[in-house]
Amino acid sequence: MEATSIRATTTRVCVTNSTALKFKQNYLSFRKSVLSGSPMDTKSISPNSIRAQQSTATMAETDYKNELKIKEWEVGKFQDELAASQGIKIRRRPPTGPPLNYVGPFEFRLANEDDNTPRDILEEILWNKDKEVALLKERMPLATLKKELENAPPVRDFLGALRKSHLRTGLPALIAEVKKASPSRGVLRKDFDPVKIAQAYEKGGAACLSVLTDEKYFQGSLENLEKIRNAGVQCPLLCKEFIIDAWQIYYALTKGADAVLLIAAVLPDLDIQYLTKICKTLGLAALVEVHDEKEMDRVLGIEGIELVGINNRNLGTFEVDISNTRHLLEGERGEVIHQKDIIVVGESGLFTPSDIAYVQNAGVKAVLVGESIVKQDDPGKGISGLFGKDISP
Ligand SMILES: O=C(O)c1ccccc1NCC(=O)[C@H](O)[C@H](O)COP(=O)(O)O
Repeated sequence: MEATSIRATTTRVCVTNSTALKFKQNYLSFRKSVLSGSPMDTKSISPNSIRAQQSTATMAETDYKNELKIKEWEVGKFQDELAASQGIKIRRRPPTGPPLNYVGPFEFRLANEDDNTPRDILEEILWNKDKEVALLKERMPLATLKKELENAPPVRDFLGALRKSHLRTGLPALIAEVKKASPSRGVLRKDFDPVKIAQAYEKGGAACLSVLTDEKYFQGSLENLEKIRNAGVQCPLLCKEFIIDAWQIYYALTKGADAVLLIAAVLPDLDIQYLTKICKTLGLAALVEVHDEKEMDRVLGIEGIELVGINNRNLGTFEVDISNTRHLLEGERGEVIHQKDIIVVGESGLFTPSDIAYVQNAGVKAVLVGESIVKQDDPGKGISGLFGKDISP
């Protein structure tokens, strides 16, 4: 039987999980009987013995809460270690010291835990996202959210739209990004009207749209995505978000998303696998984004991946280099991608027809473009400028 070691404020207590469970069940039924005043025969119990039972119950509850806190902290630590073992440098949340009087497997590894500032912008974004999602989940638990799914608009075929556009134009299909601002470039467009921009993109020949939904760093919102969907835009919509929890996928679906972004620099393999499965069950496409060889190799090792984005931007340093796309598609990796019939999207830093030709020659069937088109007076015409010709349907 698995043993759980916990240290209460002063005494060290060693209990088995089943003992802890029984403890909790006894306490809960005792509390219920005290609160309802009925099923237990309280008349035959003296006031002193009731007080004694109540204080035992309070101690049991405190122990139980301590135990949960420790378990939660240990799970977080295990997750960090697993992520680090896969080369993920980003920590999901700021490191915290262990709960009071912690004794356990991590205690001999706690020396460097005072590093409490994010290492780069991506880590900062994630730490904020973690808090934001926790709050949202508190306000709308998953069970409630799942009920909302009944009213969600039908999911459109994101991958199908990319294939169709690529066949129609012979050029990489365009995922045009509705992006007001970014940490690397600041505000890109002051007169930002998400619906007008989306409509202009659709008219200009975009196959799909990417809508940035992060508020703090990109001045986006899921309401923007919802508005675009409700305005009757037919292009399938990618919810461009920092997804760290399945809850966000359900939420995006209720707002009208057809696809979500999963970032390999942030998510360990198991999370990518799990979140991709959820997407499949819901009919959503998952764009799994990589930036380097290690991330690409991890993602190619995961079953069922259909859409991979190569980001030419390093999300930690903001450095952009479009040769990254070619580099990651060379040799064996390119062959695996071909065998698996994965659609590759070239992302970031694409401004000119020669940039598009360059990534197309490298092997992409789609491109994700923000800055170069969103900044144009008419973002639809920006698309013709980007491709060097009119690609409208
Ligand atoms: O764009 C940023 O500054 C940024 C910073 C940190 C995380 C993500 C970031 N951008 C997301 C993207 O990758 C781009 O929005 C997308 O690929 C379009 O890029 P671009 O065409 O260069 O606007």
